[in-house]
Formats: sequence, structure tokens, C-alpha cells
Amino acid sequence: MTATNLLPRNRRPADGPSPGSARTKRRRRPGLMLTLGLTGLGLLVVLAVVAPWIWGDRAEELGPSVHLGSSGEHWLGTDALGRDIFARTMVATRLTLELSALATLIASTVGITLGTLIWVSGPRIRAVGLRVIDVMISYPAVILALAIAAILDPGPKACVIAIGAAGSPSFARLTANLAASVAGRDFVGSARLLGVGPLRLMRRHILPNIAEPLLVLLSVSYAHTLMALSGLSFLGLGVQLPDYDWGQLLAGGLQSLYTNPVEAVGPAVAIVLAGLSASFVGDGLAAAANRSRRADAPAKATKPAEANAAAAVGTAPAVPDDAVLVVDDLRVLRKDGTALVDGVSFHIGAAEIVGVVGESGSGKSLTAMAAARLLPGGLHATARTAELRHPDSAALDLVAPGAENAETRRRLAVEIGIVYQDPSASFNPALKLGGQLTETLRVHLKASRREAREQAIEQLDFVRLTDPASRLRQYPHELSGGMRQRAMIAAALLTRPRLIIADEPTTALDVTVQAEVLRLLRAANERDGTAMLFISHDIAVVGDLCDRVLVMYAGRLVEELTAEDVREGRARHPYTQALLAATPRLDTAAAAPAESAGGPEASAGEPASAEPVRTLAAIPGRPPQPDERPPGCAFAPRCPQVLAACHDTPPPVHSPAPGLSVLCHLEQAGARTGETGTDKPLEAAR
Ligand SMILES: Nc1ncnc2c1ncn2[C@@H]1O[C@H](COP(=O)(O)OP(=O)(O)OP(=O)(O)O)[C@@H](O)[C@H]1O
Repeated sequence: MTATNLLPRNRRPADGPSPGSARTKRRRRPGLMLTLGLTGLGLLVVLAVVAPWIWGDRAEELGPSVHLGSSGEHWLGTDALGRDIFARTMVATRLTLELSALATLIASTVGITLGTLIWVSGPRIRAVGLRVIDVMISYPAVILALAIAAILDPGPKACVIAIGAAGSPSFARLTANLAASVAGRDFVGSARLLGVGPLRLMRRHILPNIAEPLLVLLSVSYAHTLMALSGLSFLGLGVQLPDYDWGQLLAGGLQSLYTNPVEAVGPAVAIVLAGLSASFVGDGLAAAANRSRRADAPAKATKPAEANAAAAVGTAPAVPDDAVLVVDDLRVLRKDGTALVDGVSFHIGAAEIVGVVGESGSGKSLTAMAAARLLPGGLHATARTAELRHPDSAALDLVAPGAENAETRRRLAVEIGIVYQDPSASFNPALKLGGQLTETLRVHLKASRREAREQAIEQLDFVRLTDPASRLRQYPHELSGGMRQRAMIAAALLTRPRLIIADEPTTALDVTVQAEVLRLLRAANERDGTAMLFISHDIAVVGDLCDRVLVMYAGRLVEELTAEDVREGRARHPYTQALLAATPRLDTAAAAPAESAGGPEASAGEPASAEPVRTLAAIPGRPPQPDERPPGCAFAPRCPQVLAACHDTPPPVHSPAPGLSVLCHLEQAGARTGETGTDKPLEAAR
């Protein structure tokens, strides 16, 4: 395992060009291009407005001298009827720009709507829709426009429709693809939890965040449209006399190309300059966007295989009456049947904080997301029981297929609060904090604007954000990372939820802010009696904050123990022992080696002691991929205490006391001394 693999997702180096690569070089001077483009387009717009007033009469005035060359009176000569070509070129600016704008508007509106519909439809329609669009894009837009224009009657209306229709597939594909990439971000997950429907999700949360690349396409598309319209007019399919645009003028000029070439110069130069200006705006916007874009973390990739059965830790013998979340034999499966989370069972009582700890990829987040009905597309969950319980109403089934309805969404939104890992991805960057914080209260609790605002201020105050009222008017980027995470906690607390899921809420923060965030979570738990599922790589943090700790390895729970056991270092499973051994402690810490399972995460930010007392242990090797789990214990290849049985026999569950369980052959083999407990046969434990 490399050190990079061990890093949390938001700390891994992003894929992208190295400094000095070709792409980086092309990004230079976005400001200059943008300025040139905007200036050019600005001048053209001014010209379009004023030209008919200034040159309108002169452009229509017939003269005795036809096909005149360039002169002081007629800078660009005259046409076949003696009209001044410079004046006509200036006047044609308005019609040319108007028609191009109209066609671009049609292309973008139709395309974005189509892309949105494709994205919100089910996976099958989406796949077919994208395939059809790919085929349409593979035909040059001008050829498509020519075909459409030829079918319709020649004229500007036909051309605008033809070019608009031909340009729409590009917008549709970009919209659908960008929406898919933004859909995985935390704030979209939150919005889904809040019960926001797909169309509103698209309008409010996705479109504003993909506006930038769409804007770039808009400028580039405008340049192409202008060229295409001029081309169709030039071919006689576009603007018809007595009206004229630059394409029309160019067609007239080309008839006398050999006798009076200057006639073609004016419209040709105008077309090129306008096209270049629009392209510059597009390129400048793209370069500026590239510079500011944060690189996305690499996508997770796994290979198909068959699920591997094993005994389960955490099946508490007695679920308390006040349990808020009860999960029994939870599996999260890929479409091919591979279990990413395999047979996880646990419960969280009212006011209890349960920690889940494990290496990257062990299934912590998927377990949590399944509990909030927020699994990403392509995955589904099954369970013997997965319920959010409420003393006054029926339990909410968290995995039942087809249970999505308004009441389910409302209960999920109100009863579960989520705090994500990356504070910068937790809020929609395009919306002010106020609207985002008050949304759930207004939509699901029908609070008035004033009540929702007061609640938001109260929670922001609780998380110790200064001047909470003015924070509501700020955008997320105006807050520091720690402030954003505190605002996220405030957002999660707004409905006074029964359960908070905190998915590595401190991993992206520096060590002082981490401590503050942990204090706030504890305070919220004490104030409201909120149950909490707290996920972390860091077993020391989990031991400090939580009441009970679940240890996950390769998609399964391998040990359940009390936080006191964690603090005292009383782990039974060799994996938990290794995590503890790899965790620096303020009283005994030494530097952690890079190749350790808990090492880099656990040691981040911890001060090393001047007097190293013990060396932190490393766990060689890496966890298996979900489809490569061995038939026996998944930890066996890395286990320092491995037995022969570990390699090919699934380990049994051993429960030495209520609330304590461990999935390990060592317990049954009597390899430990002085322990008491009940070994369950494998079948009984499942
Ligand atoms: N959308 C997905 N499609 C397919 N596989 C996925 C998906 N999301 C996660 N996985 C896989 O499921 C397994 C568990 O992932 P999960 O994100 O729950 O792990 P984790 O313990 O939370 O890791 P981390 O600490 O890095 O967030 C991993 O092998 C991961 O590659």
C-alpha cells in the first residue's frame, strides 16, 4: 500500500497535468483573451445598435457608379446597384448578430433542457439518450443544419431553427455529463436527503454549478452559429433580399471577385472578427475556469466478483427500546452482486455516539450512506432489518425498495442530519448560506421565513460562528474551512434530528479546528440527546468521542468494543490492535511509519514526543478489493498472529460480554488466556 492510498480522498493528489505540460501552457493569459474577446463583442454590439441610424440611408442609396473599387468616398467600394458596401456591412451587423443570438439561444435552451431530462430519467433512458446524442454530434452541425434548412422554406427563420437544432446536441451532452459529475458531491447528497426532487435538484443545485462550462460552450457556439448562418445566407438558404446580413453581402461580393475583389473584403473581415471575438471569449472563460477549478478526487474503481459469506460482529443480543438506528445484516451490493458492505449489524441508542473506524475502502461511508438512503447510483442495499425508529411513529425502513415517497423523504430530512468530510463540498457554492440553512425547515417543517431564519441564527450561534445573522448573507466561499464545517454542523442540527451521521467530519481540517469540531459534536449530543454515527480513520479520536466503537475491515465489522477499551488499548482483534499500535499517543508518541494502516491518518497533526518511548507498529500489505476477499479471514494475509484456519475458514463470532464481539479464529482456538465468553457457531452467528 502506498502512502497515497492511505490518504483520505480529499488529501490525495488530484489527477491532472503536471506543471509545464501542454495543457498548462495553453492556459496562459486567460485575461488577455477574455479582454480582447469581450472588447470585440462589445464594439460589435454597439455597432449593431447605432449602425442603422448612422449608415441606414447611405446603405440603401442607389448610385450611378456600380462595382467601384475602394475610394475616399466609398472605402470598400460599391455593389452592383452602386450602394456603399462599407455602410451596408455596418448595417448588416444588427441582423447578423441578432440571428446568431437567436440560433444560439435555441441551441442552448433545447440542449440544456434535453440534457436535464436525460439526466433525471432512469439509467436505461439515460443510456439510450446519450447514445442518440453521440450519434447526432458525430455529424457536423453545418451539414445537419443544411439538411434541416433545405427541408424547410429558405429564409432566416428556417436557418435559425436549423442551426439552433443542429447545435443543441452539444449542449445536451455537456449538461448530462456535467450533471452526472456534480451529482456525486456532498451538497447534492444533502439536498437528496432533504427530499429535493430531481427537477428542482437540477435547477437549484446542479445547473448553477455547471454554469461555467456551459457559458464557455455558449460563447464558442455563438462563434460557430455566426459562421454557419453566414454560410447558409451565402448559399442562398438564409437571409433573402431585400434584407441582408454579412453572408448575403459576401455572396454578392464574391460574384465580382475577379473584377472588384474589395467588395468581398468588408463582410468577410466582419465575419472573421466577430467569430474570433466570440471564440476568444469562450477560450478566455475556459482558461479562467481551468485555473480556478479544484481538481476532483479520483473515482473509486473496483472489480466484479462474488460476495463472500462470513459471520457477523455487532449483532447485539438485545437492541434497547430507545434505539434510534437498528441495522441487521446490512449489505451494500454492486449490480454484479459484489458485496461492498457485507453483513454489518449494529444499533445506536438514543443519545449514544457510536464510532466506526477502519482503513480507507473498508465500507464505513457506504454503511452510513445506506443508513440515510443515500447510496450512489449503481449500488443497492439489503438487510434483515434497517430501521430508523421513532417513539411516536412507525419505524422507517431504510432499505426497502420503492419506499421513496414524500413522507419518507420528509422523515429522512427531519430525522437525520449529515456532516460530511469536506466542508468545501458540503454547501452549494452558488447559493448563500441563509437559503441553504433554512431550506429543510421551510420545506419539511413548513416554518415561516422568519422562524427558519431565527432557527438558523440560533444554530450558527450554537456552533460559535460570530455575527450569525450576517453569515446568512454570505456565500460558502467567504468562510474558512473550519467555519464552513461548523456551519455544516449547524445545518445538520437545524431540525433537531434524532440521528447525526458524521462522515469523517474532521479529516479535512487542521488539528486545532478538529478539536473544536469534536467539542461541538459532543455538545450537540449532550444538548439534544442526538444519537450519532461517527466515522473516522482515527481510532484515537473515535475512542475519545464515542461510547462504543465498531471496527470495519474489508466491508465487514470485525470487532465491537467500548470506547473505554479503545482508550485502554484492550482490543481483541489483531486488526484493532494494529490500528491502536499505529496510533501515536501524546504520552508515548513517536513518529508513525508511512506504511501503516492507521499511520498517516492517525498521526496527522499529532505532536511527536521528544522522548520516543515506543515505536509505532506498521501493518504490511493492503486490504483486499471487495471482489478479492479470501475464503477465510480477510485480514489473514496481514495478520501477525495468523493461524492455519484463518486462510480458508471464515472466522466465527465471539461475544465475551454484551456489546463486545470479535470476529476471529484466535478466540476459538484458545490462543488467548484468561478470557471468558460464548463462542457462537458460524451459522448461528449469521
Ligand atoms: N459508488 C461506488 N461504486 C462502486 N464501488 C464503490 C462505490 N463507492 C465505494 N465503492 C467501493 O466500496 C468500498 C467501500 O467504500 P467506502 O467509501 O464505504 O469506504 P470507506 O471506508 O468509507 O473509505 P474512505 O475512508 O476512503 O471514505 C471500496 O472498495 C470502494 O472502492
